[in-house]
Amino acid sequence: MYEKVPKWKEECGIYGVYSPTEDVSEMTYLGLFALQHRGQESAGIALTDGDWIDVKKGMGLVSEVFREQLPRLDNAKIAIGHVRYATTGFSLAANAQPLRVNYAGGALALAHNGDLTNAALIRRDLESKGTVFQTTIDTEVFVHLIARSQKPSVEERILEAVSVVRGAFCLSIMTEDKLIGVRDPQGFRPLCIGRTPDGGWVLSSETCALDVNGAEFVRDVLPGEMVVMDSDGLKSYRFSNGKDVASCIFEYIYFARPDSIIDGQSVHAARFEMGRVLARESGFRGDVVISVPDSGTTAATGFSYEAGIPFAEGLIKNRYIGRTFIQPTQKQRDAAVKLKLSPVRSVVAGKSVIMVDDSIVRGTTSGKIVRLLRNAGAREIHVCISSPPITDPCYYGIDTSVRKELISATKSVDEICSFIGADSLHFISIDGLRQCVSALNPDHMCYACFNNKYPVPEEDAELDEDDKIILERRQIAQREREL
Ligand SMILES: O=P(O)(O)OC[C@H]1O[C@H](OP(=O)(O)OP(=O)(O)O)[C@H](O)[C@@H]1O
Ligand SMILES: NC(=O)CC[C@H](N)C(=O)O
Ligand code: SF4
Ligand SMILES: [Mg+2]
Repeated sequence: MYEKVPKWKEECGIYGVYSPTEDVSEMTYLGLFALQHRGQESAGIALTDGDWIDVKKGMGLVSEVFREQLPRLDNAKIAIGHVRYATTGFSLAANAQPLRVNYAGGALALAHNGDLTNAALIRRDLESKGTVFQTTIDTEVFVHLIARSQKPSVEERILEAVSVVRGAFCLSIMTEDKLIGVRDPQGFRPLCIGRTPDGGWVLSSETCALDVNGAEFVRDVLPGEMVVMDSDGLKSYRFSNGKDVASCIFEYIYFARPDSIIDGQSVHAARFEMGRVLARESGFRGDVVISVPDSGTTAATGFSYEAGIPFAEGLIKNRYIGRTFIQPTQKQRDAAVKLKLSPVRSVVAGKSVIMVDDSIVRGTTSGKIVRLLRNAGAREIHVCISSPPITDPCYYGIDTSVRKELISATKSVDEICSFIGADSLHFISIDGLRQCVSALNPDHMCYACFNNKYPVPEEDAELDEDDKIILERRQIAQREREL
């Protein structure tokens, strides 16, 4: 049925531009560049001149996929784009987005960030009625549900489709004359609206990708809202009452760029606060605070500020190493952390070092870095982590490992501390984390990977044994291919 990809991943980025007078293809390309941190496996752009939707997509980074040229149409007025990290369906060219279809109502293209919790069940149902799927991504159920709907307008067709699917979905959809944004009722993933210099519209996963096109932030798409942008301006449709909001706290801890503002909360400010809370909760004192760059850096500066201990660059990241670094042999895998990060001996030698990172998933990164620091002469190493222990998988667009591979699911904090070889280890508490998003209602956040309280049940877990066996075989095959 579906292959779930068993790795800790980022998620996808989506973008869209409606502007009859600007270069929508280039603007989408630049927007995707600014969202590259959200997905580096494949990229794609779809655009229309009002008659025809063209798509160009492929495996790799935005710069690689569009190395030769951007998709071009004379008088193009709408474009959407996607950068992918596979969560359901392998990382293959066939699964790259946006998806484009022609159906009774016309043509549309669709790009998705998130992961559905009932896509396999919907797919099984649609397949039993004769629907033929072209990909193995959960996203494809949207296009079939929209195409099969008997409603007269595309807006109503989309609203009917979103009443059937559950889980995490931010969508950027284009028809020949409309740009449409949709955010699920929980608002798991971010999505915002901007205005271009010529008065056109932008949809973007994060605000950091508005600036690159000189677009001004207008507002976030609300959880349970669909926005439609066309020659009549912007129309809004609500399909939930706003009571089930559960935005992902991990966007603030790790996934989003620190210069983004999501739902009114600055990611940088949240991360800085996490560092301050860590300093108070851990009570750790030492000679120097260092970070695991880049994602641990903002929290480390917050720790340093609160504790009054200087921050220094104790680890340098090789800026030429992509996140998609391929690790085909054991030797290269072992070298990976050393290639990516190297210690600055003069900063750590003989010192009691406080090392701040955002998360421990399997424990491999922290263990290797602690060894690097010891070899560089660090006297003591105290590890502070700005997320609570990850004990449970995510079903909403981040594929944390299967539970047994999460080190915090099977080991206590003390056991993890000795596993990674640190002198002490502290994880931020969930209560502490809640204090760090002061612009938000902390009760309207998802913390399920730390506390097992899932805002939306994983209905696909109800698949029968045969389907699960197929799923598991595909997981194993995928893992073997990765080794
Ligand atoms: O416990 P582990 O399984 O090793 O995973 C945890 C690490 O993974 C992430 O970093 P990653 O190396 O993926 O990349 P980044 O921080 O450079 O984005 C995260 O920031 C942690 O450092
Ligand atoms: N990371 C994501 O948001 C992925 C979107 C979609 N589930 C896919 O696998 O393509
Ligand atoms: S389970 Fe964790 S990563 Fe997934 S949406 Fe909830 S907080 Fe975010
Ligand atoms: Mg990291």
